[in-house]
Amino acid sequence: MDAFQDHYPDAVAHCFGCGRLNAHGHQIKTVWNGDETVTRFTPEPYHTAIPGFVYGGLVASLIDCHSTATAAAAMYRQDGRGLDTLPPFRFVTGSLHVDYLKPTPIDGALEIRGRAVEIKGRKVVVETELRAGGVVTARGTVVAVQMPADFGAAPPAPHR
Ligand SMILES: CCCCCCCC/C=C\CCCCCCCC(=O)SCCNC(=O)CCNC(=O)[C@H](O)C(C)(C)COP(=O)(O)OP(=O)(O)OC[C@H]1O[C@@H](n2cnc3c(N)ncnc32)[C@H](O)[C@@H]1OP(=O)(O)O
Repeated sequence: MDAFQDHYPDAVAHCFGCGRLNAHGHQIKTVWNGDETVTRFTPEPYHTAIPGFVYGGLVASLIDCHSTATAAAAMYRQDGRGLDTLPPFRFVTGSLHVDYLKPTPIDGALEIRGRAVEIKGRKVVVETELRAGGVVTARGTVVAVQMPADFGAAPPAPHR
């Protein structure tokens, strides 16, 4: 199944967390699973905080990009539209809140699940949980806001 991020136009596919065109990024892939969205990501040894556990910034980054993708997908679904139809829904992070409930073990795949809990105007609130070995280790709330037309106007050349 195509991931949401596979439908991002090239111009917005350079994000460190989710851009498929960023060779140095996480390149997360998010899909629907019923009313939830799911991303799986396996950390590398260099994603360490203290030995054996994942750096919290990575956890936040995964929650962030999983949630902005969820916001876009939820808007398309609410409108009954496919991901490639116009006008496009493009979301950036207005607010990112993360609660670190337990240390996240680094040795294995992480599962990130999200749900759009509020859609209002240009804003989508997404609640997301991150699990390691089936245990919820972090919980996030993201306010995703549709990109204004002038967002990133005249950007510098993207990283390759
Ligand atoms: C599924 C398929 C999709 C296919 C195609 C899609 C294309 C994909 C597009 C892109 C993907 C790639 C990108 C991923 C991104 C990854 C995550 C990042 O790293 S993003 C970078 C970090 N974030 C910023 O740099 C934002 C900087 N901030 C801003 O530009 C503005 O502050 C912005 C846009 C966030 C809001 O500004 P305003 O003027 O446009 O909007 P106002 O009117 O203030 O707010 C609208 C609503 O949002 C709430 N809101 C705004 N900011 C909030 C905040 N910080 N906390 C809580 N609520 C907030 C407001 O209260 C308001 O809600 P009320 O209508 O009143 O209910």
